[in-house]
Amino acid sequence: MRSAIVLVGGAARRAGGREKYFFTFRGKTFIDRLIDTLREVADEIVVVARDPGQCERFGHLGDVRCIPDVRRDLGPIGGLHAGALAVHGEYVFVAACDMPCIHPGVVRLLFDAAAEYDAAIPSWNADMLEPLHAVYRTSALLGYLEEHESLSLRSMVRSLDSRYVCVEEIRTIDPDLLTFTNINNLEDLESIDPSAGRARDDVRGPGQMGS
Ligand SMILES: Nc1nc2c(ncn2[C@@H]2O[C@H](COP(=O)(O)OP(=O)(O)OP(=O)(O)O)[C@@H](O)[C@H]2O)c(=O)[nH]1
Repeated sequence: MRSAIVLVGGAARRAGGREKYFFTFRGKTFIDRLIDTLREVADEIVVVARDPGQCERFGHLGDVRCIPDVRRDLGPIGGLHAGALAVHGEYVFVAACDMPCIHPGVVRLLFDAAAEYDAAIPSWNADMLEPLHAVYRTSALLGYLEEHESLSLRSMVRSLDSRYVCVEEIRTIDPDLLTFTNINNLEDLESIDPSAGRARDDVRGPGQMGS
């Protein structure tokens, strides 16, 4: 069984605290795009929010469960921990909620690459990895996260038996590597969707829950 988790619990400081997962691209919210893509490649999808109040924002996702962090305020790795505790799959794909163009073929490639390893992590070079667009063996994630008090994504990735998947291999499926498109602020949003400039004033202002 293959699982997927989407992390939504960040503060989105660079986007002024806006709910990035409700930004839209090509007529669909980021979260809806992500869920539709993940449905093609995973048997189970879990959204991981920072707290139960934030989970209420995702009631429209039907059979997709939303769960809150167990260890709070740790950043993405806290979301990974709660997600790994919740999913049933032997392997789990992890996505950040600000990646609206994730390619199902790339996710499949990562699941296949992870077999016999603890993780399959895209790598641009030796120092630049994509740990929030990666597949992990659920038991390896939990083993690490339960054993370590002080948690760092980078240290975890380095300590796992990870298969690094070079972006050149990923280009065979996604030539422009759009799968890694990552929207941190409104300028990034406008760069993928020029109409976002007009929508800017409609997006929720600072003080809303971030992503
Ligand atoms: N569940 C959960 N998800 C988180 C947490 N912190 C960050 N995330 C998510 O992890 C992904 C990467 O987050 P970051 O890039 O560190 O932070 P961000 O909130 O997106 O943006 P900035 O505040 O501008 O850095 C995003 O999908 C976040 O929503 C957390 O404490 N819990």
